[in-house]
Amino acid sequence: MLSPFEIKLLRSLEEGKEYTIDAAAEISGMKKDAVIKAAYLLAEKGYVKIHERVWKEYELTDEGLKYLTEGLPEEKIVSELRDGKRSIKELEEKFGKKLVGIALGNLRKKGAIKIEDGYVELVKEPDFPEKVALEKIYADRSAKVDERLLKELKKRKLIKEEEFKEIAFTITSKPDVVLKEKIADITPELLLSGDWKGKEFLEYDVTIPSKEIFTAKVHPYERIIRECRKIFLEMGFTEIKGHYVQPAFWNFDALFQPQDHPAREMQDTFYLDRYVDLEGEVVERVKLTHENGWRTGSKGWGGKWSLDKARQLVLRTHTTAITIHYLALNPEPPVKAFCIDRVYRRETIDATHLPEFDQLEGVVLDRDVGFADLLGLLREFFHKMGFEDVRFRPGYFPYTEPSVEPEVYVEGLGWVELGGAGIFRKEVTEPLGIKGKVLAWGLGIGRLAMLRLGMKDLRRLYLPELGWLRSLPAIKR
Ligand SMILES: N[C@@H](Cc1ccccc1)C(=O)O
Repeated sequence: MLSPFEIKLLRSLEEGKEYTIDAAAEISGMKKDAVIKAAYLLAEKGYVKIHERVWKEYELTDEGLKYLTEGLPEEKIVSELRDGKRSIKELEEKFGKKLVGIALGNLRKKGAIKIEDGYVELVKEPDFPEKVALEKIYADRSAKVDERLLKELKKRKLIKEEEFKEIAFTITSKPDVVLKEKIADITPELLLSGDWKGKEFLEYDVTIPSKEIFTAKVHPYERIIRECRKIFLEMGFTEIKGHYVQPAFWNFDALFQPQDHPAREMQDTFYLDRYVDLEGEVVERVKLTHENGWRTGSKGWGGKWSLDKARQLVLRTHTTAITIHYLALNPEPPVKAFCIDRVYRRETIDATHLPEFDQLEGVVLDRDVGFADLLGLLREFFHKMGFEDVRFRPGYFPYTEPSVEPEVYVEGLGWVELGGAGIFRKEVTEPLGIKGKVLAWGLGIGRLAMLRLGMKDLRRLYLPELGWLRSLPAIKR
């Protein structure tokens, strides 16, 4: 396998020619680092031969430079001696002890002088190849200079040596992939220019394992909630919302739930230590309906209705508190409204019970609707949600008559109850001034989701189980 860099280098350069790294970088348009790396990788694979060229360059030291301009110490002494012999003392006084020492040593080696009784005499005109070498080096750092002279100049510290290394390489052969240029990336340029014509395309190796990518996605439970919402919106319903905290009045009393009903007990409902003011005609009518039926024709529950109990705030135990309040504010038919939201009950947590869960509530207010419409509507909704078999069992709620509990059939589980439904009693509608019949239902949406997702534990809907969430497709249906 050749990397794209190796292929690029092989394609840019000719076989059999030597290239320096700089030259190769220039020709291929690659960075020098990339060229070096590619060249060495190719060398390992036998397509490239690397040559390391090593050479030395020289430079004059300060002392070398000084001698070049002023002359070598031995030159100075020789020109002095041409006028006759001199005593060492005399020379030292004129030129300094150090210079004389250097000069006499060198001249003696060349056999140019004779020293006798403290006197120096020139016996032969010497050559100064050292001086010629210094001139050459000064002109050209890598000039060709005799080895012996170089050694001498280095010893005298007149020149400095520097070693250089250069990497060059030759392509010895090109592999097939390079010769038959295959197109790896289809670019707009390639398509526009038509350069792809007659070329081969690099095959994709689909067997190479790729990194798993986890995309962001909507939680499956939220997805089901959105699905329910869509179904009701499509059927012409309006979505409504309300507060989590409600006066017991809207959660229970307006729904003709007797004040001593077990569901109103402390162990079933979360009560707040707060009360709201309640007054007005509607409150008065609800009170009378509970006590004696008011003008509804009902006998009511009897006993005394407590305003204080109705004033206490609760965490809503069902979303029916929201639909009933909405109808009280919108009592003229037709009304079609639904609410998907959180409700609270004091439950011991287990696989099918949570103290907070979600309900899908809905009402239809119209003059000419009845029980069959309610069952048809729910059946339609369940069908749209993918539940083929739907049935209704008789049920009981203080606010509906008749009342049913819708059930769907699930393979392996049998008939599963999904909430309650019915037609609001006149004890509910009349005190609130609602005109017409009200079809109402409240479904446990978490149960619905559990069935759809094939889960056995309601709690899992609310847990951040990454493994499970990642295993789900990003888009469904
Ligand atoms: N509120 C009921 C469901 C229901 C709603 C409307 C009519 C009848 C029943 C519950 O929470 O179980």
